[in-house]
Amino acid sequence: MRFLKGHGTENDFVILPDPDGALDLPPATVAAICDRRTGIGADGVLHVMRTKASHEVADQADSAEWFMDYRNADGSVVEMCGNGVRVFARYLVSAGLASPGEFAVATRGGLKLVRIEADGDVRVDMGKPVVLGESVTTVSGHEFTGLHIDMGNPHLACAIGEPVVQLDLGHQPGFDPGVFPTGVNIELFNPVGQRRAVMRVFERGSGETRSCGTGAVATAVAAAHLAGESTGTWNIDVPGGHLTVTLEEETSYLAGPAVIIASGELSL
Ligand SMILES: N[C@@H](CCC[C@H](N)C(=O)O)C(=O)O
Repeated sequence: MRFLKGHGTENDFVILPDPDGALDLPPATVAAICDRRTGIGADGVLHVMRTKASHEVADQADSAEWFMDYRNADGSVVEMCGNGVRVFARYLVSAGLASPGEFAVATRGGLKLVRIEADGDVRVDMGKPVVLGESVTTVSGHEFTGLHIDMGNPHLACAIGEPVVQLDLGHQPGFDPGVFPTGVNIELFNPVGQRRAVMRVFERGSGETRSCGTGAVATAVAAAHLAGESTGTWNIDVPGGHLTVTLEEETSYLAGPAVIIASGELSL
């Protein structure tokens, strides 16, 4: 099976081109591919299918030729991945499957408009974040309160007093399963300076990752909320680099680098 490897601010993905949706991808297979010792190693899999080859997103087939079937490293099936869709767009354009310029990608979280920018970054219209209230996480015995934000997938974004670099994110942080019955992506951030935040994330289904696009937007929303703002451009520093989030009244945009670094043959 042909595969490619790519990343967006070190949130890394194995890309599996499968236009007709012929591949069987049970969770154990995805987990084996993502294993960093015995597999290729990745935070998740971008399964590239023609939208019309999938029953799941049939309603998007008239608007988007390609469907990003995203899987977490543990094999779980996911609605949306912000960095993933940017790497997905980079792959489609570099493979000649989409023209540079703006085009739509189908996801379980709805249609996403992507664009390769003049500076080479990939930007995606992430839609309107939905703030659903407050909730609490526990990390190493410390409780942090944050905002529950729906980005198509669930997030809890918490501003914290101690430097995020000092946190131990080697274990699953605690969360309220009554609020997050399917799990949650947990962002911990320090607001630093004017519309800037330093963020770390513990992703549902993948553990700590070096970046998370949906999480960066959730962090920008929570940081803006703290600052008494609802619009503006936020710089989000993650362990793997730097993302830019623009909040508008009716939508949000995520921009940053997205690269393909390797390709090869994978035997399952
Ligand atoms: N890294 C992604 C988010 C991937 C999905 C997430 N782990 C979930 O389960 O919702 C991003 O860049 O948004």
